Amino acid sequence: MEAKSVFSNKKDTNTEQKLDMDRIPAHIAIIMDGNGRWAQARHLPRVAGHKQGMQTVKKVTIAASDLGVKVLSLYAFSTENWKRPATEVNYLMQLPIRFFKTFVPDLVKHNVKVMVMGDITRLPAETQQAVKDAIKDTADCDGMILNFALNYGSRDEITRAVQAIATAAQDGQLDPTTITEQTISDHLMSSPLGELADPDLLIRTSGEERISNFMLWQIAYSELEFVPEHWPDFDGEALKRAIIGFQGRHRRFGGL
Ligand SMILES: CCc1cc(N2CCCCCC2)n2ncc(-c3ccc(F)cc3)c2n1
Repeated sequence: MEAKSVFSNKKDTNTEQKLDMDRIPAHIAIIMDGNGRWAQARHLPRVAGHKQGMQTVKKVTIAASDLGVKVLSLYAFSTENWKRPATEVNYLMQLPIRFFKTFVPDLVKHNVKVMVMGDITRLPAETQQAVKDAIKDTADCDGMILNFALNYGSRDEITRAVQAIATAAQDGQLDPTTITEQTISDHLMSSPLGELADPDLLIRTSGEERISNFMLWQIAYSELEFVPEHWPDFDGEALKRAIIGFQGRHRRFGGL
């Protein structure tokens, strides 16, 4: 009997036939890589990749929301990105402003709530304000949470959690012998996500197979999908292919 091809990530596969809408991952995290290479391949400046990448953020946000994803975490700017040329950093700092100027009505229409992880106090004041306004403008939405990691680094996040826990112990507010994994989770920047804090699926675009200091604690049991598309070429169909890959694996959470 011919073996039944159950799952396939090939581009020409009709993903509608194989996507199990009853097993959509609740929390998907994405490292949006490949914007510079996308631009370079077209003999464009790097910022053209970032500009197109922002359009992909809009497209994938709606696609994820329509699929019933509960949390979409996007690695937009890492603590290491400050080392990039000042011209590129300045351009990147404008993107949240442009994103919200053009997309808040669509976010509200799709009932998407904006959340941010990271130390935004280091961002330019107008960027901070745009983020704060978007959080406020979408506060009443109870659909998908769009969680931007902005000036975020996982080691920084864990260090801040340890500092807070040590201070609480020093002040007599916390008995060190009662510290559990939940204590640490509760002190991470993802703690407002509660039970949804840990991604079920982590996607990284552009073929690189690295985690790059993103949600190190939270992805302990996440399925990892490294896809070839540069972020600007990623879309709803690529998202479905990644979810099919996720659905094709038996998730063990450490057990058998
Ligand atoms: C601050 C760096 C940056 C870069 C960036 N790129 C460039 C690099 C990654 C690919 C996506 C496009 N995007 N795209 C959306 C945002 C954004 C961030 C926060 C927010 F609240 C709303 C939107 C964004 N932020």
